Amino acid sequence: MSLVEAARKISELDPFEGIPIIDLQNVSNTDPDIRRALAEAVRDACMNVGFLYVKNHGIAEDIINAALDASKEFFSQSTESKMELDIRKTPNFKGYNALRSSNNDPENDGDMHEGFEFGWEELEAKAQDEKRANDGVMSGSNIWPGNLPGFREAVLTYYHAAVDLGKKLFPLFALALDLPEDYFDDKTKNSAAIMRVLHYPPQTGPVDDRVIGIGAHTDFECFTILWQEPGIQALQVLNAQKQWIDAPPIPGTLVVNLGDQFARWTNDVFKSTVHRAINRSGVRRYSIPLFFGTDYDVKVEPISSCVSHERPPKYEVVTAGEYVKERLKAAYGH
Ligand SMILES: O=C(O)CCC(=O)C(=O)O
Ligand SMILES: [Fe+2]
Repeated sequence: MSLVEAARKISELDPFEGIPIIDLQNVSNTDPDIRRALAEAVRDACMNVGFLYVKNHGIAEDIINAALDASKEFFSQSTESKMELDIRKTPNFKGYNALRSSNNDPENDGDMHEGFEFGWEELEAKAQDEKRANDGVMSGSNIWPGNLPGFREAVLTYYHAAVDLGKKLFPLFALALDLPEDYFDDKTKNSAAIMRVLHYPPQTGPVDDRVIGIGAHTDFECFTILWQEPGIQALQVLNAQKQWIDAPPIPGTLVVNLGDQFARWTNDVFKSTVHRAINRSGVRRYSIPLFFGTDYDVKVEPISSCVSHERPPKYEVVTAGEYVKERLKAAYGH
């Protein structure tokens, strides 16, 4: 069955029931049968749900814990110190965003989380990073707190581990789309990934629906790799029946959800699913999303197997950088 036919069948059936867990134990195994089986599981999840959990993802617990500790320390600083790194002062959305300074759902009135945002950088800082040479409209260096020794290294170490995981996922997505495994290789040479560390203060008692942790939205890039704090339910996913389904943290897993760049690459064969988060737990919640897209200078064009006479291209062609920049501008209101 062609991808287009499969996508039509799925939209007829509306079968979104739960979020599957995919085991990545064999993600680097080159046996074609194993790869095909993995790709089929990924394809089902991408076409039905747009969300999956991955287990045996290979990111070491101590790397996660070090990034979490560093992020807790960062957020525990005074607002004044954090505002020295105000995201609005940087050219391309790098640095600190305060509570309610982003608004992901245009119907809402500010997200009830604070975050710190950065992009690719070598651990050994270089004056000239060749991966960043073609960022165009998205060019702009990271900024770092000067007073927190270890913060940069801890969060960047996690960043690199998550990018390495993402590099193993792109070939599976390609296989899932009936493409050669290396299809995205020349489109992801420069690791155009943005990471955020997030802090959601608890929201208990009556909550204004227009001021929740992060309002209903879809992500902008190809996919997101999300670590969420164990034991705290906050993330919810909108199913085809427009019901909010909990996506609880499952120990030892990460969430992988598709974003709008993949919807554009695949002419909506892959689903970019609406989600939101609200922290009603009574305690602080932390999460770490990494958003992995194609290189900023790459044109996001529909893959031919996802286009047919009955399914003409739905989106205009833009570069990944232009697209991400517009979306970031909308979320941060500048
Ligand atoms: O914190 C979460 O669980 C979700 C974060 C999210 O959806 C985002 O940053 O795009
Ligand atoms: Fe998101």
